[in-house]
Amino acid sequence: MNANRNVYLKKRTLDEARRMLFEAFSGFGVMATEHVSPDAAVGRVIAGPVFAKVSSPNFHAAAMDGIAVAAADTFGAAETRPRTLTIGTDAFWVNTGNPLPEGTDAVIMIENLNPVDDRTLTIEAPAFPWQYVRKMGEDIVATELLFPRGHRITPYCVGALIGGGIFQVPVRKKPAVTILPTGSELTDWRTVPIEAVRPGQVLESNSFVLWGLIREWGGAPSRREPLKDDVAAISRAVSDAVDEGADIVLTVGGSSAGSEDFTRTVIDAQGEVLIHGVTIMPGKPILVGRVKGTPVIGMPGYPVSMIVAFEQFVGPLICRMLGVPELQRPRVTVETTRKIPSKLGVEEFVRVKLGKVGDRIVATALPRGAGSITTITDADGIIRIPNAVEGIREHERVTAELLRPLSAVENTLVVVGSHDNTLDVLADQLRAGHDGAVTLSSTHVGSTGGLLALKRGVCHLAGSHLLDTGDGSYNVSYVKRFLPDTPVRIVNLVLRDQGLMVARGNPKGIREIADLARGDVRFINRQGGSGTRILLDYRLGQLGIDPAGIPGYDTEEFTHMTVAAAVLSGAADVGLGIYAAAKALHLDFIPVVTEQYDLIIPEIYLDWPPMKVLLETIVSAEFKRRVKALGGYSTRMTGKGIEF
Ligand SMILES: Nc1nc2c(c(=O)[nH]1)N[C@H]1C(S)=C(S)[C@@H](COP(=O)(O)OP(=O)(O)OC[C@H]3O[C@@H](n4cnc5c(N)ncnc54)[C@H](O)[C@@H]3O)O[C@H]1N2
Ligand code: MOO
Repeated sequence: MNANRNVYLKKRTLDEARRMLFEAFSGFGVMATEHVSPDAAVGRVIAGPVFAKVSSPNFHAAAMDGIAVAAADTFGAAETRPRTLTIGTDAFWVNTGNPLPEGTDAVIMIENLNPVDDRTLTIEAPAFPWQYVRKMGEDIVATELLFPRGHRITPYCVGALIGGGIFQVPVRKKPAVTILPTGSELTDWRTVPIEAVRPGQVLESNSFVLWGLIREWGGAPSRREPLKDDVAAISRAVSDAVDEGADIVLTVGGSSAGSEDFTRTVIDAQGEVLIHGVTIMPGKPILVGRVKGTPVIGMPGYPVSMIVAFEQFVGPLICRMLGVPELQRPRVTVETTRKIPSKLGVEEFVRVKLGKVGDRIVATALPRGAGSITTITDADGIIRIPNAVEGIREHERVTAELLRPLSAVENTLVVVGSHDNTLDVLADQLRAGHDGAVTLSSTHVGSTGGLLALKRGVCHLAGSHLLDTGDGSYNVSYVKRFLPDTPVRIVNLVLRDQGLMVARGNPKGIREIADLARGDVRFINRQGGSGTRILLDYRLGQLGIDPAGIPGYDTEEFTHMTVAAAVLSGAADVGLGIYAAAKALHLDFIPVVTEQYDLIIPEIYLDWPPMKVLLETIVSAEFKRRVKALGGYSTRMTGKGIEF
């Protein structure tokens, strides 16, 4: 055991840690004032009350095109008693926005005038005083409060600032946040060609994520080049950043317990560590320290941990320095599609996919690995599971914070079932037309899982390729068995090749399924119940081959890709899977059977506009062209209904 490894200080709850951070640092709205022009002020925070210098309008202005009159001159005019007015004497042409001529106080719209000749006209109704006039100061009165301190300036506000004569806007300085990425493994994507990146090297991305987040929350980011895992170098960078006047210093990575996790050592030597470890997941190893009065925050290196730590601590600290409430996401009540377990004593931020199915918004948890950025880029919302709660039951109603607008969630087609790459093409192609309003959200739980999701009413459609080994048909008998009471339509999406994936060059000379029983090839299987496994067993039965004679038959993987990876690594000689998986890992592929991948759609959704868009999209020439270009697919039956 390396004696230099960190152990966490007493771990704090999120509430405790946030309180400690805010007490230790920011007064509220402490940033100094600077002045910027109104056009550069959007997003900035007003530093002190802003009072209008001028009125707007600063004269009485015509609000319509027509004639300006003294209202008193028009009293008594009626259809039966038209009043004659003379241009230049008691009527004056005006356009919208013109100042009212001296002595007038009303405007009559041009539509209500009856011309008599060039100089005279009649009206058939009186004007009342100040009719169609924007009076001086109607919008803004000089000296009135335009905005109080702490107001975040929007593009709308720019109009009021300029209109009120404020050409130098007092705003709070943006907190300067210095980003120090650390880690000897970090590689610069801007200079190292992607082909040259070696196992163990990691493309440095976190500092760029932070850059965007800091700007979004109102701070001014600056970034240093990645530092090696070297105490002296990290130490120097931290003290330089503090001395250069950063308002907040963020180190990235090296915050947890590894032998090269130095953040704690560095802060300890230069100042004090206030917090190390918070009972949240992701984000647990966050470290809060103080060096010469400046907050130095150790951000966890895992991307999602870093994002959660930022949004719970750093963003809110920036807001406090600026004197504005912290950003909040809209919330919505959702229903979970399945149980979400969670550890007691930890506040979990579970990323979820959302979709409106029937009258409920359903939430499906995404994988939870904090190292996977896609667990948050794929998410529509976040459900928080508090420390004292051990998890969420299936169908429990809970609050989710929205990462996308509710309107987008409501136009999302939720597909659950077996994964196929053409679903990715479909997801993209759906966005190409129809104002980009329809989104496809897919969750991969296998074909049977998809049918069960339909049964539980948590998706709009399922993707399935279940072979009936009795009659060689696909899906029909399973739909009858799993969804006896749900009227559905089965629509083909694609026909796809399943085949034998073998090492490049096919060193074992494998040609067909029968070769699996040769005795000299090691097979890698798929899990029982998967469509591919059912297919294999069916073919073996047809060929009269006993699975017991196939070396490796009992070794199972759960996806096409993990089977392909086993072949690539040499752990197996051959596996059964789809062409796309073989292609992704540059394996050779021997097609052995064409299978049918269908969409199972409950009839109640057939007329729902997004579903109609989907059904139109799959038969479009462009979708079919893209599917064929993937290789290993046929669109001969795409869009056709399967009779049953
Ligand atoms: N024995 C323990 N191990 C770990 C614990 C623990 O409590 N005990 N905590 C785990 C948790 S939770 C997290 S979160 C991670 C975070 O660890 P660090 O903050 O020390 O981060 P690193 O180890 O330096 O990096 C983690 C991971 O992220 C990659 N990374 C780091 N910086 C960047 C960057 N700028 N751009 C892209 N990727 C980055 C780094 O390469 C690693 O893969 O620790 C667990 N371990
Ligand atoms: O913060 Mo770590 O991400 O809990 O995984």
